[in-house]
Amino acid sequence: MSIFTSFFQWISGIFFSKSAEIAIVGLQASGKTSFVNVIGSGQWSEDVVPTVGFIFRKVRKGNVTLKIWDVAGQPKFRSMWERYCHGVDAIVFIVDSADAEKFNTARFELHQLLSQSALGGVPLLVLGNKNDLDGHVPVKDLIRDLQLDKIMDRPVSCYSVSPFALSLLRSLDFSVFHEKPT
Ligand SMILES: Nc1nc2c(ncn2[C@@H]2O[C@H](COP(=O)(O)OP(=O)(O)OP(=O)(O)O)[C@@H](O)[C@H]2O)c(=O)[nH]1
Ligand SMILES: [Mg+2]
Repeated sequence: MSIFTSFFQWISGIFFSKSAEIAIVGLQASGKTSFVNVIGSGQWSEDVVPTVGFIFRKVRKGNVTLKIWDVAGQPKFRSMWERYCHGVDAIVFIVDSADAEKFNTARFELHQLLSQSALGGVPLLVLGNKNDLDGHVPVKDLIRDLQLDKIMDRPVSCYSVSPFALSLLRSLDFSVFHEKPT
């Protein structure tokens, strides 16, 4: 099964509704805009530029409509993440799974965001991106390095993905972490 299917199953499975609003956050160059481009149009583009502020997109697949806030990841924009995560049905945190040197910063920013009381209980989807690159780490290592197992106040899922590979319609490895807090 590809992430293309599983991602939308994840969304529709959680909400049992025909539309959902999500915010996509994560460090700069983790691949947020590339991911949104591919799930929106199926097209991979090398010409993606760093996002300034945010990009709003609506994507329809089957009977599910997604409203997507693609928020910039450079340090100067990270204080905006909370604002765009307010009131969404799910937070999607994208991490470059081939760039382990940034995991500490990613973990810090993720847990900082989730500590905001206004975001309590909002479901979290973590995508370990760029799994087409040699040296990318598998989901179980991401769970450990981002301390996802310490998050108890919301549903958490973690998948390994690549919008680049997805655009080539390759089948992708994915794993579900846990669907419900324990
Ligand atoms: N190999 C590979 N490269 C990717 C993948 N996804 C994104 N990239 C590359 O990663 C770089 C950053 O991608 P963006 O989509 O701009 O990243 P972003 O997270 O939106 O960055 P900001 O907007 O600055 O926060 C680009 O050069 C992409 O081509 C992937 O799955 N595999
Ligand atoms: Mg971007």
